[in-house]
Amino acid sequence: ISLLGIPGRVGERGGISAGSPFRRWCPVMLADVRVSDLGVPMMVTTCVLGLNQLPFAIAESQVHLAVLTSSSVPTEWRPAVILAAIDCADEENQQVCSDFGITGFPTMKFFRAFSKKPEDGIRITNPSATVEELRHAIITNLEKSQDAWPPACPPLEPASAEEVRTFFQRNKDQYLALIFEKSNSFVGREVTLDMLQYENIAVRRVLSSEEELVEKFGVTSFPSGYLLLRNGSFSRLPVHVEARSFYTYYLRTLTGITRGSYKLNATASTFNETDRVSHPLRADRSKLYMADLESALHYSLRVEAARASSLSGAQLAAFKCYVATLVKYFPGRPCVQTYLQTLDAWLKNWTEPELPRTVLKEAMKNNRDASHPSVLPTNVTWVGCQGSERHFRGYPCGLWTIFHLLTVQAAQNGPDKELPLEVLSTMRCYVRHFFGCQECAEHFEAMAAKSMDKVASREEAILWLWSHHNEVNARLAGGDTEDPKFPKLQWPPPDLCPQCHKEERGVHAWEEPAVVTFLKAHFSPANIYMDFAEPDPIPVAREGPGARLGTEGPREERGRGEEEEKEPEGEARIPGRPGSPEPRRPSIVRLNPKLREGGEDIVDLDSFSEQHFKSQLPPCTAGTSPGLGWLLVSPQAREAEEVFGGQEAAGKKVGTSCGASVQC
Ligand SMILES: Cc1cc2nc3c(=O)[nH]c(=O)nc-3n(C[C@H](O)[C@H](O)[C@H](O)COP(=O)(O)OP(=O)(O)OC[C@H]3O[C@@H](n4cnc5c(N)ncnc54)[C@H](O)[C@@H]3O)c2cc1C
Repeated sequence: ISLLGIPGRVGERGGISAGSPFRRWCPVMLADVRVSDLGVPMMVTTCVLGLNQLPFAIAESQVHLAVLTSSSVPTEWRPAVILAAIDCADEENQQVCSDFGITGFPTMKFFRAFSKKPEDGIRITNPSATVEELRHAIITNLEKSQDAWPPACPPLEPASAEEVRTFFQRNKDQYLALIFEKSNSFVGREVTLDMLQYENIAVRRVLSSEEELVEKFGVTSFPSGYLLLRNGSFSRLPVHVEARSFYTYYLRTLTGITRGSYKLNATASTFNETDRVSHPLRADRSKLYMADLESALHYSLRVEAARASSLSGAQLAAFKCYVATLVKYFPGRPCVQTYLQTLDAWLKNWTEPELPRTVLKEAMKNNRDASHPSVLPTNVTWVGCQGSERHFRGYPCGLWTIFHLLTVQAAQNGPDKELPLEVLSTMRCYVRHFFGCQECAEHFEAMAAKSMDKVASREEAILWLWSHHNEVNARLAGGDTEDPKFPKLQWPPPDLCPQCHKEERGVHAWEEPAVVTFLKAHFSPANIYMDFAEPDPIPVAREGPGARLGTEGPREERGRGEEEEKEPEGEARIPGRPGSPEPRRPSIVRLNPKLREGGEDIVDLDSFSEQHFKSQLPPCTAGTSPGLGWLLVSPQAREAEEVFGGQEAAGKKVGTSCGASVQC
């Protein structure tokens, strides 16, 4: 158990100096929790962060009153070690901080398992310690719990030859990973703790002085990792770098390894067999699939964005910008491009302040009979975004993919410094106004408000979205929306892009130039595959720009003749039901338990946007004009706003198109 005293003054936010390692310690959404919420302070337990969380900075605004709680932080070493952070500058925490003898900041105290009193806390580091030193200090102190070894803590002492020989007789695990290392190395112990929540595998460290094992495995360098199987075979861990994050990543992705009973927020599965995906489609993680992109486009345009009875003001502007941006950068096949262009032209002609849903839906229908067919397939098939169960992945995965693709295409197709925020602002507005998950939208808005306007080039926009998506991944890792078959990892993982990773002083770091190169290749039209996509209405169109896209067979049989774009009714429109033309429920939506009990499967998405979401969020940007909803975030736009003043500026000068000085 560790307790952090975090510096700061009452009423202030932040207080952790820029260089402090604590900034890197608690990287993910820190909940505002009062000491009273913690119950008995001695029971405060939370964990050291693990691999996935490094190296995100704490949001300044989230430091104030920060406590890591079980529900807010994915923690990798739990339940062996749990970490709590308390803002001792807050008056509310005065008593507990005084009880714990916190007089200076930052203070880190370690409480061994079974500690009983505040005085049992051991001060373990100095303020200038690095993240790595903090981790090592925790391990060192854990190991001192000799008499009363915490039951939840895995063995950390070096393995002997005898233990390794009899391991599979004594344990049910499928794998045993051995990290051979020098006695002063922490890699083996860190990997052991990193893998604590994973089932079917045990990790032990073996010292270089353990001659019998060193000889048996032919170990010549330290550290190095070996994997033993129940059948007695073994192999060296094939990692790019002999380092903690590489070992951990490799082990977590082994067949049969799943995050187990320590999964955070674990809720008993309420999904039955029918929730399981019956015909999993084979997808390659290194590819993009047009079926995912078109499914997400269909859902976002025709279902999510068209949910309100009418669009007006900022919402209508956001929708127009979304479509205009898709026209510019979405590398669709010809019939989809035509569809988007037609819709965009139609929207540009719509000058009424209000756009009724019925009218919009009509305008969004396909036209297969036109000389240039205008078709966006109406069915939903997830390939790369398919989850292991129906409530996992799907649409949110598709939406991320679309926007990554758009940032990359915008960078490839326009001058780097021009309109750097074009795509990101479009996404921000889309998410704010339409994304069904209110909690997600709020989190995304908080990230955007903090740093999006610092993006100065189209290439930086690519990186901004990538790094913030990873921040979301870190926050959600181990949570109940994570598909166990697709654990949330920092992306791209080492096997997709070995050059993207490095370790600096024991801490994982990104090689950003390599990441940009990777993202440009991954999110390129050449990497989009047509597997399971609906065949083109005019097959010859395959020879157009998307020709490289075509690979395998047709999209799943849907038993559908002509387009059916009417709102499905009754049973047929329940999302997620087999045969439903609507997509299954996005995994991020928490169902109202009452609906669930009654067998009702309808998403409570509808209520989100209309009732809570829009009213709670701030206007689209600092420069948004009420009722117009255009964003004025570019310097030119800010200037315009100054010159013309607020609403007038937006209306007269800049509130008419997405690609010029106005960001949406
Ligand atoms: C804007 C937004 C905010 C969200 N906020 C929340 C939230 O607050 N709470 C919540 O429960 N869910 C949230 N979600 C949903 C969540 O992020 C996932 O989309 C969902 O859980 C499905 O996860 P997935 O495993 O399919 O991978 P996703 O995270 O959806 O990623 C999709 C694909 O993108 C690629 N990818 C992964 N990481 C990156 C990266 N860093 N850069 C580029 N490509 C990457 C991978 O190929 C991956 O398969 C949000 C989604 C969006 C679009």
